[in-house]
Amino acid sequence: MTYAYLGPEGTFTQAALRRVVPAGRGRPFPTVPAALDAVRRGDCEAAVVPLENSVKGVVPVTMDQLVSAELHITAEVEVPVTFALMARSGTELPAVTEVLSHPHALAQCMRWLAEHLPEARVRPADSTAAAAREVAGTASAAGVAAVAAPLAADLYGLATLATGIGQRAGAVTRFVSVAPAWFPPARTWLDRTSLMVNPGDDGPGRLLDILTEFSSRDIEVSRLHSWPTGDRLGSYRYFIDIDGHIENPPVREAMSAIAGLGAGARFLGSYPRWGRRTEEPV
Ligand SMILES: O=C(O)C(=O)Cc1ccccc1
Repeated sequence: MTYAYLGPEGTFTQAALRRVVPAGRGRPFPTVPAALDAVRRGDCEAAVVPLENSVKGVVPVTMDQLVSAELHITAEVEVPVTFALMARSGTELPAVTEVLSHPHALAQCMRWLAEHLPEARVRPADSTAAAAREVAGTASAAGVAAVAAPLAADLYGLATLATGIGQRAGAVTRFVSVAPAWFPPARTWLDRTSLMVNPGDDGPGRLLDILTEFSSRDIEVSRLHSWPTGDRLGSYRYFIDIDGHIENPPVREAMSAIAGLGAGARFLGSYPRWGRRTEEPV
């Protein structure tokens, strides 16, 4: 089985892939949509992509893809992330004029950057490792630094200027594996189900009606996230995570009751919950 992932080598996503499927073969792609397209085309059987972070929230490009993708979540993994600033050797911190990284990494390091490099320009890259690779591969990169996982410095032959530059110690990113599977992984008794609903505007209380289908069956809603439909201001879809597997009778009943409400419900997958395993940060 080949897993597409947001590459190149050394991204947090690659670390997530190694944790969720240690023996899985990975194939790097430059962006989340490119990785998911590889799955849609059948070039890869599944893709691992970043979904949300405990400090800065969702990864917008992944949310957009999940809205439109005919793909299902088949696994999740939570990875503690730490960030380092790295540059070509010989570059001193005060000489840094430009900082490259994935927008989610930049967002988590903004405070440190504002304090230590207030004059530096910040430029988004497709991934943290793509930023490190660009800095390493550009002869004129004097004064350019990348924010990436500490291991990326070794991988790309860069010197580490600072470590632990994220806004919060203990930041965790949640990644998901997605595949075209119609049959979810077997239930483990510690599972999660993800779905998307579009309550529309057929009168008040639709979202509450949907949530009541869960609460009345004692099903825990662990996440509710609005995402614009794009039609007009104030029109939203909701991503919902609940505890339990679609094969649990109360979950199945709640899902069919919601479908009966005409709320444009879409099942996004049932998969084992990552649980509270402690892990070394990347
Ligand atoms: O760019 C990466 O390394 C990624 O895997 C995306 C990302 C960026 C910042 C935090 C978590 C994931």
